[in-house]
Amino acid sequence: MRISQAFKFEAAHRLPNVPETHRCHRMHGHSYRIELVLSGRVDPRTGFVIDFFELEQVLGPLLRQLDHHCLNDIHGLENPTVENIAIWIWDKIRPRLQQLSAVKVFETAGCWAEYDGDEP
Ligand SMILES: Nc1nc2c(c(=O)[nH]1)N=C([C@H](O)[C@H](O)COP(=O)(O)OP(=O)(O)OP(=O)(O)O)CN2
Ligand SMILES: [Zn+2]
Repeated sequence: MRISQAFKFEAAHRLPNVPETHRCHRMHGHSYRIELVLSGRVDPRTGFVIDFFELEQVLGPLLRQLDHHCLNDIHGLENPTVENIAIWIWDKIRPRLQQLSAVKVFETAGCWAEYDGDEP
């Protein structure tokens, strides 16, 4: 069984490694959406793979770190592409969420990265 929970945050960023002519080189903002995907067996007593409230507790501190901040100022997010944000979130929460199977980060409705721990 796979379950997902979505979260939102607002943040500013710029991409330091694209050419100066690239519009994302300049500071701008996005309404980001995060989706956490969890895989596991349904507990026969609770009926849950994992309680959504538990996910909120695990992700909450990270959301507070991200929301209404400049992502470039956050340690590990100096180049805040959706790919790097997804890896950053995965690395921070996977040790506490063994059932985590993917982290999706949407920058816009049509652009997102999905990370499942497949890179070193
Ligand atoms: N592979 C990636 N490519 C790009 C990323 C990224 O994280 N990974 N990021 C960007 C920029 O952040 C850029 O701001 C994205 O802009 P855009 O998709 O155009 O979205 P906007 O909302 O800013 O523009 P609209 O035209 O209003 O949709 C670029 N590439
Ligand atoms: Zn951007």
